[in-house]
Amino acid sequence: MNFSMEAQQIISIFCPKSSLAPSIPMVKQPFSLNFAPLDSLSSYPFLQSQNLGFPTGALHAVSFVHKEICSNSWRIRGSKSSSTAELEEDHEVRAQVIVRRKKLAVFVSGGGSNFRSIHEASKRGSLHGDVTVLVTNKSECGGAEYAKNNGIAIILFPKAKDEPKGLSPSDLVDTLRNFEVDFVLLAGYLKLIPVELIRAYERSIFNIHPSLLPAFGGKGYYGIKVHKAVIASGARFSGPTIHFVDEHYDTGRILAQRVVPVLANDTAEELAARVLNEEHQLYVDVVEALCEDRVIWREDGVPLIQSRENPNEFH
Ligand SMILES: Nc1nc2c(c(=O)[nH]1)N[C@@H](CN(C=O)c1ccc(C(=O)N[C@@H](CCC(=O)O)C(=O)O)cc1)CN2
Ligand SMILES: NCC(=O)N[C@@H]1O[C@H](COP(=O)([O-])[O-])[C@@H](O)[C@H]1O
Repeated sequence: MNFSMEAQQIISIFCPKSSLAPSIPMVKQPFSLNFAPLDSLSSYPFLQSQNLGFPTGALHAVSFVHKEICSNSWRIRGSKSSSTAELEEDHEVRAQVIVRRKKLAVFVSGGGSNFRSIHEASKRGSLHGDVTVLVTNKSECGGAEYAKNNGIAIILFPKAKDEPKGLSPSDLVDTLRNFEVDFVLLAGYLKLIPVELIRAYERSIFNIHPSLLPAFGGKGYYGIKVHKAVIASGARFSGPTIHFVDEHYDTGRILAQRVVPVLANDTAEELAARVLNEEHQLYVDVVEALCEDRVIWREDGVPLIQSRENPNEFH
């Protein structure tokens, strides 16, 4: 059977006597994934994008037994395959799979606590990405102050009377491309993202909104205004939503939500604080998934996040 180079490399690690085995460095720490056999392979875009080159038959009996993102390798326990592949019973196959570290741009207009949470997750190593640039429409905002104190580049957008040094939409796109930005994260940014950026970063721009969209979203719904509207409505629950950004305010595909209670005597400020606490955790969880290529699309167009602990689970 004609194996691709990658397949040969994989086999060599666990079938060293195989005639196919060129020598490649053993990965330091094994990974494995508790996966159902084969079908999971096609449902794990990560592997698809790696195009390991295994003939499908060779993986029919193969199930992933474990994987951790930090060491970039897989251990795949092979059992009798339905093809003539060289995988023998109970042999394990470990593959070196590289997840490129992602570059992030964060857009803020205010204090930037979500921006800080994401940057702190990157610094402590739980996030497989780096915040390479901050974009703001307020050069003196808290988020810009934090960026200055942490050596993060700052871009002003858009050009306005109060920010004459602001970029045009096309210059913004060019600048983000020059920074090699992979994902754009809005976190309390209060201006409409232009269509030029949306077209340039398809399915790569995200926003966090402090209500359970589609409720309490759209033009005029930002900051404390959102929480005042939730309380006035009598809603018993609220919480943050992270969604893909399209041309309109808050109408993009929902990716993640969390729920908090609205208490009978809540002030808008108390509810805002409860929601913000959840935002900080939710945005870090979602950006970790983005940086690990764990976002997939259901057949009906709904985006899902694959669990890091159990890749057979989606939420
Ligand atoms: N193209 C998109 N741009 C932005 C989105 C989006 O979903 N698509 N999300 C917003 C963030 N946001 C809610 O999450 C939001 C921000 C601001 C407003 C709003 O009404 N703004 C006022 C101006 C406020 C100001 O300048 O102080 C307005 O446009 O009149 C609504 C929702 C970020 N951009
Ligand atoms: N509609 C947009 C909107 O209201 N965004 C909200 O602005 C706050 C920014 O806080 P932060 O600057 O401390 O991250 C957050 O609560 C975020 O959900």
